[in-house]
Amino acid sequence: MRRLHEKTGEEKTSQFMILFGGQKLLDTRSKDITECKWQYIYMCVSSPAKLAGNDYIRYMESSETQLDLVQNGSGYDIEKEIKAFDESKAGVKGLVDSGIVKIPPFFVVPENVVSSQPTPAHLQIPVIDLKDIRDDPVRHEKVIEEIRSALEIWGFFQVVNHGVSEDITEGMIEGVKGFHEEKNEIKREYYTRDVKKKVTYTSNTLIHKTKAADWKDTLYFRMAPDSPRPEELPVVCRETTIKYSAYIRGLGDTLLKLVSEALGLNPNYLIEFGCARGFKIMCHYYPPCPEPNRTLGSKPHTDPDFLTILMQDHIGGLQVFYQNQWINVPPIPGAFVINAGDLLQLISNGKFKSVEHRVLANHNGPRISVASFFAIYDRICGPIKELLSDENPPLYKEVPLMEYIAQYMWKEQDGGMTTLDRFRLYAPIYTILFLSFQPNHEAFDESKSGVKGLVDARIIKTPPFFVVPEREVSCQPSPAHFHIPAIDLKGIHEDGVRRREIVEQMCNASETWGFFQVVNHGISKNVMEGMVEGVKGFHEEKNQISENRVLANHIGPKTSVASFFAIYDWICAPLKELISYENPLCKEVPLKDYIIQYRWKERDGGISTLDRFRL
Ligand SMILES: O=C(O)CCC(=O)C(=O)O
Ligand SMILES: [Fe+2]
Repeated sequence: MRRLHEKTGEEKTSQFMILFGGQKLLDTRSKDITECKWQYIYMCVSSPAKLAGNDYIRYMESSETQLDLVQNGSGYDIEKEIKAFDESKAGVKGLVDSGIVKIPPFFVVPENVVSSQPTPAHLQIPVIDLKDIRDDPVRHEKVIEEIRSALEIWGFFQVVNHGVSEDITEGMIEGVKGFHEEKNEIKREYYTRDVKKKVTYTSNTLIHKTKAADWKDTLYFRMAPDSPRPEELPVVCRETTIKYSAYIRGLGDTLLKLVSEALGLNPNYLIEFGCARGFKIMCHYYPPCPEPNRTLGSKPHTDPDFLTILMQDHIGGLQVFYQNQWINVPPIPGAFVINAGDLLQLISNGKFKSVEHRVLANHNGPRISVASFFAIYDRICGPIKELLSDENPPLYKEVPLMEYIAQYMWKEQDGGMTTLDRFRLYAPIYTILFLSFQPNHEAFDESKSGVKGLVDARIIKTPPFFVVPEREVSCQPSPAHFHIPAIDLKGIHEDGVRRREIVEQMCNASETWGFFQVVNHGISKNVMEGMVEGVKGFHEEKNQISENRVLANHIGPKTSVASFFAIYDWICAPLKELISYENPLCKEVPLKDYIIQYRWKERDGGISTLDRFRL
């Protein structure tokens, strides 16, 4: 790849580095960038020596990336634009107030990201009613069961009758709106990216590192440990925030007790563990967006905490990733949305799920939401010992939470891997396949342990080189009236009429389907089952793979035995007896050529190997 830098005219060197947690993992001088699509790649646009600060731009897989814009020579200077945006200290709201009708390129996400597919009506995160749980032991038990099931399946639920009055919640929404709609002179006092500050107002904390900025501004409070002095909070929302914070900490305690019990632990377990020691509030303001299909309010993420209590206004847009699709979380007046964060997934050993969620941008708005996070990062923690057993071995390492949060902050979640995934205990092959520079067939090959080896390594995601385009795995049930023919071979050796009948059936099946099944073929069930057992035994003893199209399945393993009849040491063509005017000739095919093509060329574009030998 040789290109000239549009500003300096220097040759752009195609050198790029891959950094993990600030550590250089790879510095290549030869690979084309298209080869390295799915990992984090920091690429030096002009010269590698400048690989620092704002002189580098992240290259990510997408249709229109920041880098593309620079390289296409469009004259668009992304760094300058971001700098100007940042210096305005007026956030996304400032852009909207200025009357823009197109969103700036650094907010644009790839086209396929914002899907407008309606979410299936029957899929809804559970709504749990907390009424009477203190006084009524039966209700209490029921709620614990509901929470357990919600966190295992969805990682999300909503709560109603939680004891926080509408005065408090609506007051908080008004206060947050009030702040974001203050004059710029007042807001800009709080505008900073300094993560050590207890009270900040900012838009897109990591704007220089993300591939696309979020269409939102955020007012942030770190309330515990060591809360800010009241006078540090903006006047317009000071009182409401202090009140709201006290109520949410109370609700947090209640929920952490219920979650402890849902894990089968004593009610105080998670509070004594320290889950509620750290408490933060993020007050988001999503301004109306002129092009909501080209950006997101919040990009997909999991939360870096134990538990999140979210209040959203009536606009909607929050979506949860469930069964490979984005499911809307409809606003319910007065309800809170509760979700497990990565730290709960970690300490529950994966029992409770920290699920990806995102927020759509919207023509309507502003949308206001207030997310309260319970988390601490000043200790090392792993799966809770009481939850582990021989059947439930630890899935995660002991994680220094500081290291976790540093990775969470500085690396965008991508490649199908969350920050927490990086702390899983995997067999080495998994680490090679996912964390290495590119999908690594060689590593897979060298493992000599096949697909089964991956499953035994407890993979939770399919390595990229197994992934086929979505449309290829159709989930359409095959119509019940379509069956490949089953042919009964009983009597084939005895009776001339019966034999002709069978041949007729085979002819029909071969013409119409190319496939048929046979029964009563004379091979006993014992022999067949013995073979299946033997094959299963082999695959489960050591390692190996086979082919044809077989759907992958949650249930398994599936064993099958295919026997082939073939020779390749002669030249062959259609039988002369079958050739007629209507059924003309194919080429003479040297079967050696055929089999070489069959082995080395992937069938493609709907053309099979044999098609290539047609006249
Ligand atoms: O605004 C929302 O609904 C979600 C916000 C969120 O996910 C977060 O702050 O982590
Ligand atoms: Fe979140």
